[in-house]
Amino acid sequence: MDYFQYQQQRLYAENVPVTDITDQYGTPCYIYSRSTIERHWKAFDEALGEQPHLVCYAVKANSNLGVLSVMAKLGSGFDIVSGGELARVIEAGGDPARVVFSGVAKTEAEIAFALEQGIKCFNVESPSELKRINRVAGSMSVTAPISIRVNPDVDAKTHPYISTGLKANKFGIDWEQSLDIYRQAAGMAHLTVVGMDCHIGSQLTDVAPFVDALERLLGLIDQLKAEGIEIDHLDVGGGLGVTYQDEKPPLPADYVKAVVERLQKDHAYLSLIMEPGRAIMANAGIMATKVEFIKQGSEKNFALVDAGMNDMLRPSLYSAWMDIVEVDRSLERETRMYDVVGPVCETGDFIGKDRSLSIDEGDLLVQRSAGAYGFTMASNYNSRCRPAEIMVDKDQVYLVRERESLPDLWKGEHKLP
Ligand SMILES: Cc1ncc(COP(=O)(O)O)c(C=O)c1O
Ligand SMILES: N[C@@H](CCCC[NH3+])C(=O)O
Repeated sequence: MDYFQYQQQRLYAENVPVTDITDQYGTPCYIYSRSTIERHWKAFDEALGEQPHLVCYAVKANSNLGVLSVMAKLGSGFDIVSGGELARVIEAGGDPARVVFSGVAKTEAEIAFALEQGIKCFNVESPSELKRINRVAGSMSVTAPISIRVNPDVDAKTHPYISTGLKANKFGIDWEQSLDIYRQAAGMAHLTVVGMDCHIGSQLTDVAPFVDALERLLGLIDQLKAEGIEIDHLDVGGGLGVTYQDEKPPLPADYVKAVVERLQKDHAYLSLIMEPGRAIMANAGIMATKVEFIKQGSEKNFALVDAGMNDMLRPSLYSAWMDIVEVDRSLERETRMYDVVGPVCETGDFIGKDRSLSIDEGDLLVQRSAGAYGFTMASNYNSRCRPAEIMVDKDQVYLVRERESLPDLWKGEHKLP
């Protein structure tokens, strides 16, 4: 069921007309559906069933405190990549003992903060990082739980900017070096080896690369076991894709089934961690924007909207296609092809190209599938205030982040005397 649906040709977020929200909070704004977030999270958790497991939501997809508090109430774990994300999780009521810390360049301060908070595990991405964690843990007289993020050299068949599991990518430790690094880790005084980790990329639409990577990791786990190095949990990362246009990714239940079935064969004792981000959040959010002007060029019609690449970067950065729909389809409008472009001074500032839309100046549009990697990648480029974020829960509307104000733009800056 889609919680962003038309009723009498007007778009709703759960039980609330989108226009009620934009009338109150203005545009551009992000609108999230709590019921959708909960349904998507449970799709993973329930499919994992009896297999010992922890769903660690990837905070980078959407780190709003309102969103994180919904996850925390579900009992979610969290995959983080910075001290800032850890601070957000704690502020939102998340349990640090359910946090795994990924990321290729963790600072000493971030490692110390995570150790103080008692996180579940560091996903270590280089030999130098391993030494650094050992040193920081030693200086605090604690032991750090670690997994090695193994780069299994598997082609995730996704956009090159979001593929992470190939030799040529900066992520994880090379497949060939992993065994040796585990041996080193097992010999370090202030580390405990608890798991193995991988994450091969994002927006995957096929289970085959996941299963290929899993197979390689299980082989490595067996080799370690033979040497007396026991792995308790296997973290298979995130990366499950969603439908933006006509992609047909596996459902969470089918993806989970493929992984669990493989584990049940001969590794059922392993506790399983998954780090979904996009699959939970993308289709749990939309971005509403207003058509400021319509401009007819000799080659193209432009819908100039009040949301730009600073608010939603994905189309500009990855040429990502995201659906754009009218909020009120009862209005009588001529239908034409438009490039939907923002106010930012960049030719690459668009949220959609060649879209058939029935609109006039002043009308509202919605960009769908905007709940993941939307607001979290927003910036203040062109000194534009970042948008408001709103969470709808049935017929309740919560402002979960205020629209930035002009003084927010120069907060922390100083004029010269
Ligand atoms: C280590 C790690 N885990 C999880 C994720 C979440 O990925 P996705 O949003 O594709 O599920 C990412 C981002 O790709 C990541 O880098
Ligand atoms: N930001 C990307 C995904 C990156 C995944 C981060 N590891 C996107 O919008 O698709």
